[in-house]
Amino acid sequence: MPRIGYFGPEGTFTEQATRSFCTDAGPIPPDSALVPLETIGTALDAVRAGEVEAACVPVENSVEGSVAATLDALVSGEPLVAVAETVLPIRFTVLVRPGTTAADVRTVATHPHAAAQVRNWLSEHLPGATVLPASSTAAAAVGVGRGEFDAAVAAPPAAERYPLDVLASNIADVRDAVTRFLLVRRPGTLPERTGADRTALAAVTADRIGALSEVLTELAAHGINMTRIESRPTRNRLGEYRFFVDFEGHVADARVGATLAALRRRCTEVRFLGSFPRADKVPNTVLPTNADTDFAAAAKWLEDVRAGHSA
Ligand SMILES: O=C(O)C(=O)Cc1ccccc1
Repeated sequence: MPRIGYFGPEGTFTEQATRSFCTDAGPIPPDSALVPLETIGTALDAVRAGEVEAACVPVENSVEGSVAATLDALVSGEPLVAVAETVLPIRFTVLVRPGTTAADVRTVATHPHAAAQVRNWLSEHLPGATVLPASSTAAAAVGVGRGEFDAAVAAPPAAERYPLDVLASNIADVRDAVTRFLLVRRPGTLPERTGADRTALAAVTADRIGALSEVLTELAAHGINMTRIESRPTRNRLGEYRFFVDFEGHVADARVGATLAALRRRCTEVRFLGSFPRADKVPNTVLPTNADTDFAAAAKWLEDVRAGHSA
């Protein structure tokens, strides 16, 4: 039975996302043992150490943006690759100990990404409460059970997992917020190309004029649609950044392979973070002259030229 880690404890949004991967056709066998791990860093380190086969972590939210802890942990140890993604609608619930009313709530704990999405609701409905950070929404619920906080903003499954009452449900400042989660493994066999794929990488550019623009130009020149770019400090020195870039296509696509090779030449560091099917299954755009057959024909022509058969 495969062991699959996730950013826990039990009852997090990430557990919900992990369970959505557990289907017969999905990337996790339904009989897998799901292992809650305390932080995003420990979840990814457990994959590196081989304690779990894979782990699920949140990567970006439609309201609050990237999950910095995930980006940093992906590049700060032995290489890992994402093999699947899922996008989950986020609905928040306020949990309290039985008998607590809104007037009793002095402290509300939650994950900072959740806090950022319910700030207005909290100031309107629990105006006197101080918002405290917790390592996850479910950890906040655990803290409420222990009497450390009066309320937790958590995922609906936490209301079933912990013996707490629901003070309010479906709260959010922005309707229809979603979070994207990645399933991450040690490098090995890559997921097969589906034609509706995403590739992720992290690159540190050289410190010279136009270095980032060269990265973007390589993508554009190969007809590749970028779906996200994010920067994080490398932590080596002030002003040095690592760019996290997601784009359409699979590393098995000739245009993606050529782009990666070009970035490897141009950047001081490139880490491949995976090619996997897009959650929305939207087929990748292949512009004229950028299909595998175009690359194969050009390579054949070059081979002929080099062999002295040029026409
Ligand atoms: O804390 C959780 O439950 C998580 O899985 C992280 C998170 C927090 C807020 C929105 C989406 C995911």
